[in-house]
Amino acid sequence: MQELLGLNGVHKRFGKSVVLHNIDWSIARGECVAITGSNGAGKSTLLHMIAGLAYPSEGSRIEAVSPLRVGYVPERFPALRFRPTEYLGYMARIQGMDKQEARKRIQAMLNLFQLQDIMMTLCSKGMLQKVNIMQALLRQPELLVLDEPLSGLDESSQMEMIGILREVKRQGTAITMSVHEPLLITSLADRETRLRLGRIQRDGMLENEPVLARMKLEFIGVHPDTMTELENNRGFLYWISRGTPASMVVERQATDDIVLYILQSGGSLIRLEPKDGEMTSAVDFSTGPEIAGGET
Ligand SMILES: Nc1ncnc2c1ncn2[C@@H]1O[C@H](COP(=O)(O)OP(=O)(O)OP(=O)(O)O)[C@@H](O)[C@H]1O
Repeated sequence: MQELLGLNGVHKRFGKSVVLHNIDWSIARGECVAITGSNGAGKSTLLHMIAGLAYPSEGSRIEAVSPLRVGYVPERFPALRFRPTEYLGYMARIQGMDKQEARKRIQAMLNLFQLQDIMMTLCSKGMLQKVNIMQALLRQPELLVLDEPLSGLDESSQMEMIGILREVKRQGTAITMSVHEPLLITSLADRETRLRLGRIQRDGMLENEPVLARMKLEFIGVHPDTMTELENNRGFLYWISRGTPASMVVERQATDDIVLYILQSGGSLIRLEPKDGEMTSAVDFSTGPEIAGGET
């Protein structure tokens, strides 16, 4: 695999305190590396080095692909007084993106993230985290760096976020993230770098292919309120369509519960099949209709 970025002999000091010690680390194109370790182990500091947001006190950061496009997703993201399309439009403009290209990209991401374009001050934590990840994906980075992407999210938002990150990875973006949740590691990561007191304690490939068994359900005759209730099932991942027929992707182990709920609510199932990660036009970043209105 082609290497994207490497850290060689990196130390980071804050005053007299050494927070990272002699870090040798790299990431390849399309790879996903989970950075684990207890609180204060140095994960966020390492992510800042990887993203190029802070400089090593000693050692070097080498981009094997230059210039490397890196997207950074901070742990906390403010609820600003903008709609997501407005905010993302401004971010695109600041980053010098072409207006038409930005509109297409933002619309394609809204489709993938299934995000309503309402004021961010009214958004839930899960919705805000979607905007946070979208701002990092605007310029189609080769490397996405996320600081605890599931932190503070409820279980169904976590599952939805895992589904989105798997899709981002499947489209070829390398990902590295600090993480505490075992499910995120097993469903997404190829490798784990474990930090302890600022040193790499372990860095190795994970034994199994990251797996999140999913099913695609198509159904009709369900009231919109029931559709919203379906999202609260812990196995719900994301909508492909809320129209007629409605189509959703769920975790395989939750399929029976969700199908039962649909039938008991007066709906009819018209198709059930494994969802093996194939691309649909709704999640193709390169295409997508124009945003109606939406100043960019
Ligand atoms: N700007 C800074 N100035 C001084 N010390 C810092 C600074 N940033 C981080 N540290 C210290 O570096 C150490 C590692 O912090 P870091 O945030 O990287 O750990 P972490 O593994 O991400 O922790 P957590 O899981 O709690 O987020 C901590 O002891 C922290 O207090």
